[in-house]
Amino acid sequence: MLRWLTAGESHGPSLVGILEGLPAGVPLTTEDVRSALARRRLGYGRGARMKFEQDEVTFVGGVRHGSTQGGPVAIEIGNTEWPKWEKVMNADPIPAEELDGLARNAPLTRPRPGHADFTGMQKYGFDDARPVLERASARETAARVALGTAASQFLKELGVGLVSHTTAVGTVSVAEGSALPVPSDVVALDNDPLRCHDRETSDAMVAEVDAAHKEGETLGGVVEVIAYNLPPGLGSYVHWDRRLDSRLAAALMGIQAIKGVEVGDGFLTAARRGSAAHDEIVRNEAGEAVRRTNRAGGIEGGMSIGGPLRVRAAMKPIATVPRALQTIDIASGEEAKAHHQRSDVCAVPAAGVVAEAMVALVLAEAVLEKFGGDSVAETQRNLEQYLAAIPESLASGS
Ligand SMILES: Cc1cc2nc3c(=O)[nH]c(=O)nc-3n(C[C@H](O)[C@H](O)[C@H](O)COP(=O)(O)O)c2cc1C
Ligand SMILES: C=C(O[C@@H]1CC(C(=O)O)=C[C@@H](OP(=O)(O)O)[C@H]1O)C(=O)O
Repeated sequence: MLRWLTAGESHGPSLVGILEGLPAGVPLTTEDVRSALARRRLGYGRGARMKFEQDEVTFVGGVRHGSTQGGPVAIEIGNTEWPKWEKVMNADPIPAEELDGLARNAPLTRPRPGHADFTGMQKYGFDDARPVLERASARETAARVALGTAASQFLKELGVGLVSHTTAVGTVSVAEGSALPVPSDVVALDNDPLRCHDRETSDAMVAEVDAAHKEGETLGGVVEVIAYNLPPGLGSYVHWDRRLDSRLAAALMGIQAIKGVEVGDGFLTAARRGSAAHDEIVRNEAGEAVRRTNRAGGIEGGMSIGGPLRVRAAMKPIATVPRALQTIDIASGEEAKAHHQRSDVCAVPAAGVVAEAMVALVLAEAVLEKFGGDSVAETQRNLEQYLAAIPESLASGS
């Protein structure tokens, strides 16, 4: 069983992530996590914080000399701005006179539509949105990316490679049916301003972000995650909560601002006739079963089918809109403009990196469920035996 948890506030001292159940022997270093976090900070349209945030990484447990030990992997990510927030966000009581007049401590009473502010205040009994946004903020996704790095490293040991990319920003999208990026494209994708695989579309996306920025607007978009070389049979059709597609959808919907998930061609497939909707099974030259197309996104009956697994997530535009939206000041009771501090114009490229981490965690969990193993070598052995036991008539190729 693989479990994970995160803790920490956006302007607290640090974020913490714990991953329990990873086998021993997964290669993992501080630098692996650091570079994954650096990828999450990238992207055209991100706000001021991503320019100076350092994401200071410390392993607190579970890893020794660059290899997991079988115990919970605990990773701490220091928040660069902590010294500025030390009084406002301190866990212990701070004398009132030290907080008086601190602009940062002024109650946020004009909740932003689209963020957790308003309902969070109702639900938890706050008259200030500060404690709500501190935890609702997508800053927390840094901890998920750290844990996702450990999951990806485990999957890599089994030959599974992941890649994420941006397929739409606002109204600009990559043409349906475009070539899919592969894991060796990751460096080029990370060097693209929007993490888009198509040069011309990326240029149009940059223009879309510039236009939104100029008009005091924000943008959303769509990201896609692809996993290569998965064995067939992860997940199951036998019960709703064992289905790999339902688990991936929940994990992607659990990312801040994600409002829709597609598996494979998703909504496009709903409009197709049956004969043009499914992936026909044919034999390749080696006599193995292969699929003609990848419309299902590599999942049938809630199980991985062995071909590339493809999932998409749709992100709504950033809620902190510079041309601030109408709200109510809950201190005065009057109509007001929502509070606005620095924020991202577009965080779709970062959402892709977060989505990749969530997919890695779900796939690692599904792999361990099927193959088990207290060491990577044991999981590898179990996987090889399973594949070897599939009869020739059912063997699939790539
Ligand atoms: C990577 C990333 C960065 C984000 N940056 C911001 C931001 O700078 N400002 C903002 O208002 N919302 C930002 N968001 C979105 C909010 O976190 C999100 O709107 C909020 O949590 C409420 O969304 P929900 O209704 O889906 O929970 C970001 C989301 C992600 C995934
Ligand atoms: C800090 C991150 O994203 C933040 C997500 C976020 C939100 O409301 O979700 C609001 C902003 O926070 P701040 O007001 O501190 O600048 C973003 O910068 C991050 O991704 O590491």
